[in-house]
Amino acid sequence: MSSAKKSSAGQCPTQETDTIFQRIRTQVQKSSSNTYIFFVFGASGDLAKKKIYPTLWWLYRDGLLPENIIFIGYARSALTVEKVFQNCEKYMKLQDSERDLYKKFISINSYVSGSYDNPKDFQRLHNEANKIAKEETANRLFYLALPPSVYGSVSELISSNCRPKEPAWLRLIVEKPFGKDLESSNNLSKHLSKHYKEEEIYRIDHYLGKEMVQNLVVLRFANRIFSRVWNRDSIAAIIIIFKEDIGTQGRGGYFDEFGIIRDVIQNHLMQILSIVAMEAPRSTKGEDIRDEKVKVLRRIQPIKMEDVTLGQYVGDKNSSNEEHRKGYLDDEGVPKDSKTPTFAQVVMHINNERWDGVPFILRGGKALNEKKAEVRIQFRDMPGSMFEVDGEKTARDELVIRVQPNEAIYLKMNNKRPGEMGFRVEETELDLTYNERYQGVKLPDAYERLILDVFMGHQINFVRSDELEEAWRIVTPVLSEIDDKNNKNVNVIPYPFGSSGLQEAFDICSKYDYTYSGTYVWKDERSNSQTSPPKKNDEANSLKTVERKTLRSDSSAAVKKTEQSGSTSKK
Ligand SMILES: NC(=O)C1=CN([C@@H]2O[C@H](COP(=O)(O)OP(=O)(O)OC[C@H]3O[C@@H](n4cnc5c(N)ncnc54)[C@H](OP(=O)(O)O)[C@@H]3O)[C@@H](O)[C@H]2O)C=CC1
Ligand SMILES: O=C1O[C@H](COP(=O)(O)O)[C@@H](O)[C@H](O)[C@H]1O
Repeated sequence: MSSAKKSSAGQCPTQETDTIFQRIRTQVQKSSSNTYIFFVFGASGDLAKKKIYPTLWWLYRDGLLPENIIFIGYARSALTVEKVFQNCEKYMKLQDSERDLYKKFISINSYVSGSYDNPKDFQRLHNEANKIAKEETANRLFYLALPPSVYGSVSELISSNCRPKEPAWLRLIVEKPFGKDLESSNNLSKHLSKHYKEEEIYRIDHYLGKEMVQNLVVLRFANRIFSRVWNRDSIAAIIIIFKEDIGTQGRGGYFDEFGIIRDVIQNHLMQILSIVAMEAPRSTKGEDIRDEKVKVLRRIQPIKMEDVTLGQYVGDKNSSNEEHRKGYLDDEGVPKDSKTPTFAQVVMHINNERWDGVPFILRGGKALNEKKAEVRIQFRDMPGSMFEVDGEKTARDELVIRVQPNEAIYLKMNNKRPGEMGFRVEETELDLTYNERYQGVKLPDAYERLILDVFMGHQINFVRSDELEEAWRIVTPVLSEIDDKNNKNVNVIPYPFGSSGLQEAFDICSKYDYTYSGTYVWKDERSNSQTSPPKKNDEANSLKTVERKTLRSDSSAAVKKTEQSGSTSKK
């Protein structure tokens, strides 16, 4: 059977995926006979060691990079290549059989130490790069894995001192945060546009490299079943959630200046929102998609303080987990009186024909009970329904796009209780869990995809300056209120490390017509009943959990019984 046939049956698309990567490989490798130089600025730092170097290694190992490539790390610290790789080793996921190739990879790396503001250091770097590459026309990619405070000087000095000779190109990859508010972001954009053409700038938001985020465009615009209901007539509310089960882990110094809204909501979650809410682009071309994303952002009003819930995690003294016993204020670098939010929920309103009246609730938090990112599209109640469950309305349908972990799309829906007489309704799901449906398919890491995009000159998954400006316009007014330490309107509520969120945030969801009954539990969460929102009254919570468990064991017993009698086949 040909690989295409296998894949269309949905059984084994692995070979086809390999072909796609083969195509990428050929495209990247053929795109120029030149040498490529990949510069990692901030090579001594956290992002470089955890993400950038490991990604470069995986791409190199898998043969996805051009053959003539060299890597140059740059930072102020007096390091060597050996030391850089010692720092990264634990993140490389190295197999014994890869050792020889890994040595080869290390051998094409160099390290240059220098300042971020002295032109002489950049001239020296330029000369060194020409020397190592043995040519002046190598294409150059610069990854700025640096604190934003030095973006200005570094980007300017690269442009004026490190450009290759034509016809070679230069591409600059800039990490978020792109500014701190509308003004500083606009200043950074102006600064960059003075020194670079827009097509040379790649503002990275790694959420745009995630499989399920990329899938949103296909899910929305290749399925008539969704396109007809994707609007205010059918949808009651949309929630976009980011949860992490770790605290700031020593990055508190950076985090305290930014807070969770700048860290994940203004960028990752708003990028997801813009794809979920945009109109159909003219084509799948990058500029068409980015045009539509900006258009929908333009229709969002700035967030109001009354639509914001903020929290900061505190240590859970009773936890057996040592990390959980420490609060945000215990992190090194965090001022002891900091009010920086580590949890936030904001509600956004899109003022257009499609979305008027539909709340978009964006929620992000650190030090919660689990790591998870997902989009929940909750449909309105079934009008004129003849069904009820225990005297109450049947549950609403909800489409869930699970971004991570364990990528899945599932549609929560009502179903006749299998095996029973009559029309008793039970909540269940249509389930597309990737690791079951697409067994053996490798989903590349977000950074792998995005770095490949840069090599290929594809800007589709990078943030354009007008998108950025709109995103900052929407969040800047509440950020300035939050930053104002004397503002009495700002209430940052403490929550224990490991909790599922803030009750106050869930209350706002109910106010905005997002209903959560707690009667449905997704299969990944069945063993972990903590994922439901906290109840005000713990007793009520445990009662509900018991009820839910009983309900489910009832139904599985019913299925079992009928299975035994041979009348129902197992799903
Ligand atoms: N770490 C992460 O998981 C993520 C980080 N990012 C973003 O990536 C960028 C880099 O992050 P990360 O690696 O964590 O940052 P680091 O704090 O580790 O900084 C990177 C390097 O920059 C230099 N540096 C640090 N502080 C300063 C300073 N005040 N002035 C000048 N140079 C400094 C240091 O190198 P030296 O002293 O040797 O010059 C350091 O090794 C940031 O913009 C961050 O927001 C984005 C997503 C995730
Ligand atoms: O950009 C950021 O993202 C990470 C979470 O990334 P993920 O891919 O693991 O979901 C977050 O920890 C960090 O604070 C933030 O800056």
